[in-house]
Amino acid sequence: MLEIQHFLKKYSTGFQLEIDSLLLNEGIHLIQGQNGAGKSTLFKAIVGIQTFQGEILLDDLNLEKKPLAFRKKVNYAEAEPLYPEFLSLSELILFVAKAKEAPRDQIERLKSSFGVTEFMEQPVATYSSGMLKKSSLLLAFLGQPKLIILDEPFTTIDKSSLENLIELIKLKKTEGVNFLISSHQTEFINLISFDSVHTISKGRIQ
Ligand SMILES: Nc1ncnc2c1ncn2[C@@H]1O[C@H](COP(=O)(O)OP(=O)(O)OP(=O)(O)O)[C@@H](O)[C@H]1O
Repeated sequence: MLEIQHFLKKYSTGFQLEIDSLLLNEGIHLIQGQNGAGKSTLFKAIVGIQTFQGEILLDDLNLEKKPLAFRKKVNYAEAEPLYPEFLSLSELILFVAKAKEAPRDQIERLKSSFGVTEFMEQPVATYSSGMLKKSSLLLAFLGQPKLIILDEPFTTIDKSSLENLIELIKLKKTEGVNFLISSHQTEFINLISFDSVHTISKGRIQ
């Protein structure tokens, strides 16, 4: 499903992440690592918002050669999402849904699944951290992604949202969607059956 070859990302700070070869088959994959290990760096490279050396392929789709087609198939919810504060979630949904060609009925189902209808017309500036997190998670499910990357998805959201999120991940897996998930929340990790677990440490992944 996802193949990474000869990957190298170096920051001016001296940090570097190097992956000779990594192949992730279909399924749900957990990426672990301490603060600053390089999880977000890897995720940002995979979604095409971070430069790197090497090759990343989603099935036969090469990120460097077909960036637009690749990005349509890969969705991402950042650990700490940031959006223009004057926009509402409703407006963000319209924007992302258009870019990702999300079907109308999917949008309605996701709104109810994440329980955002009460606040989605308000500007982002008024959102609590949980409202912001739910917004970014909802946006990550829009369209027909082959891979959804969720960076720390279990933080700040309430119990019922968390249960809904886990059910949605499991449902999407049955529909052929793959996941890369990072989390420091070990109590929630146990609620998902991961197909593989990888740890980033000292600039390498195992
Ligand atoms: N834009 C950047 N410029 C320079 N250094 C960066 C940049 N982004 C991240 N880093 C550095 O890269 C390293 C890896 O950071 P990254 O955010 O990928 O870690 P992480 O595993 O996601 O951490 P956390 O669990 O704290 O979210 C850190 O040393 C960080 O300081």
